[in-house]
Order: sequence, then structure tokens, then C-alpha cells
Amino acid sequence: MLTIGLLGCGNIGNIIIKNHVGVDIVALFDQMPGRAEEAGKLCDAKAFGNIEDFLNEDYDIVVEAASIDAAQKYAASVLEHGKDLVVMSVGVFADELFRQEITDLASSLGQKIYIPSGAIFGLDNLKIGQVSGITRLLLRTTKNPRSLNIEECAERTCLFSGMANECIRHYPKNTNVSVALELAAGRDVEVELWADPSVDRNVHEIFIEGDFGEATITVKNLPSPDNPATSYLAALSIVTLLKNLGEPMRVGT
Ligand SMILES: NC(=O)C1=CN([C@@H]2O[C@H](COP(=O)(O)OP(=O)(O)OC[C@H]3O[C@@H](n4cnc5c(N)ncnc54)[C@H](O)[C@@H]3O)[C@@H](O)[C@H]2O)C=CC1
Ligand SMILES: O=C([O-])CC(=O)C(=O)O
Repeated sequence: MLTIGLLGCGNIGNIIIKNHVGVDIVALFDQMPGRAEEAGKLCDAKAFGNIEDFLNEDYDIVVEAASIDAAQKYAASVLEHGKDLVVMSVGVFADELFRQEITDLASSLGQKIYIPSGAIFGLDNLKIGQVSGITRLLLRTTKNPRSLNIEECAERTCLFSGMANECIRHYPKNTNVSVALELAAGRDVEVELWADPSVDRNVHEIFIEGDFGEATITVKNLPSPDNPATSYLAALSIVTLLKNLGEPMRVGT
């Protein structure tokens, strides 16, 4: 069975612990040591107080469910410790130089980096953008102001309109999906981010046009109970990615 170390024991970390299938969680790390210890009580895994000890433990894959900052700080070290890496805070790869450095390192060490589909559907066939023209790719995200940590917002308001790699710098906890779309399609993504007090879901609308035709995808996500910025689907997508890593047949492009 694949063994994993969980980097980040917050909302997603705890959902993974409660729902994981086909993998064994053996190590836990969080910048707030109490969170790793609490998570350790829910599963038979050891909580570590420092990153070096966490990475020296024997297991196959680090699952990052922490922050862009954590992914930036620890990705290279994870790979150098001979472990594959699942990155939930995919916004870290909006920095092209960092992305190149980390993919070169993984390639030279023979390690893999996995990016879950996260809070959206459709990354699978969007990858056709790597071999065929995509002429339009727009993500329109709408969330309740609470999910965006905004206290006062009386009506639907556009917070950002521009490109994904700029949006993620302003909203690192809310637009990781835009960077996942960019990585899958191999091209820039236009983003609109809206706060709307009348919605109670995290809504992602994706508009795609290209040589294949056109597609529109709308995902109306339930926010996670412990972190409204994060859709519950994002945590389920990691659980599913991990389950499928150990299986012989791959479904989806
Ligand atoms: N790719 C996607 O579609 C999605 C990505 N995300 C991202 O996934 C990540 C985790 O989300 P949640 O669990 O909801 O967040 P959370 O805030 O509930 O939990 C994050 C945990 O990681 C810990 N942490 C943060 N920075 C750290 C560091 N430098 N070193 C060690 N521990 C650190 C925090 O103390 C916290 O316990 C976030 O970056 C979020 O933006 C969330 C939803 C969708
Ligand atoms: O992409 C993100 O950072 C989080 C998000 O929008 C969601 O979970 O719906």
C-alpha cells in the first residue's frame, strides 16, 4: 500500500484523514504543531514538530494541503528526500521560474509531481490544449464574501478581472483552480473573481473555445465546513487521486 506524509493538517488534511482509501497515512506536519498532534489522534500517524524529521520518515508521497508558501518552501526538499509530491496549493506554479526549477529537479531525480483536479471538473480533456488550439479560456469564480474573507459587500461585485498568474497573487486561497487550468491547457487563463452575498456555493464557470468546438462547465461547490474558501470537492479530489495512484488502470486523459 502507498504510504503518505501529510503536509498541512487543516481543513483538507482532516478530510483526507477521515476519507482516505487505498493509502496509509504515516506522517503529519503542520506549522501549528497542535494541529498535527490533533490529527494524529484521528489516524495511526506520527506528528512531527519539524520539517526535516517529517521528511526523513520512511513513506512514498508528501501530500501538500497547506499553503502556497509551504509549497514554495518545501517542494524541492520533498523531492530531494526521494518522495513524490501532491500539490494542492497549485497557485505556487504561477511562478514560471519556480515551476521550471521544480519540474527539472523532479525529472533529474525520477520523482513525480501530481496536481489534483481540485475544486473543478474538466482538467482531463482541457489538456488537449497542449496539442491543439484553444482560442478562449475564461474562469469566472463567484463566492460568498465570507469565503473571500470580506466583511462588507452588499451586492455582487467584481473583485478582479485579468490573468490567472496575477489573480493568484492577490487571492492565494481562492483561485488555485485558475492555475490548475493554466497548467492543464498549457496557456494563459483569463479570470473574473466575483463576491456575491446572494450565493452560498463556490461557483466556478469555465468557458473554453478551440479547434475541438466549445465547452461550458459550471461547478456549484459546497464550501468545506471548516474553511469556506475551500470547496469540499477539492479535498475529495485528492482522496480520489491517491486512491487511483495504486490502481493499474487510468481513466481520463
Ligand atoms: N487546487 C485547488 O483546487 C484548491 C486548492 N486549495 C488550497 O489548498 C490548501 C489547503 O486548503 P485548506 O486545508 O482548506 O486550508 P486550511 O487553512 O484549512 O489548512 C491549511 C493548514 O496548513 C498549515 N500550513 C499553512 N502554511 C504552512 C506552512 N508554511 N508550513 C506548514 N504548515 C502550513 C496551516 O497551519 C493549516 O493547518 C490552501 O493553499 C488552499 O488555497 C484549496 C481548495 C482548492
Ligand atoms: O481554487 C482555490 O484556491 C479554491 C477554490 O476556489 C475552491 O475551493 O472552490
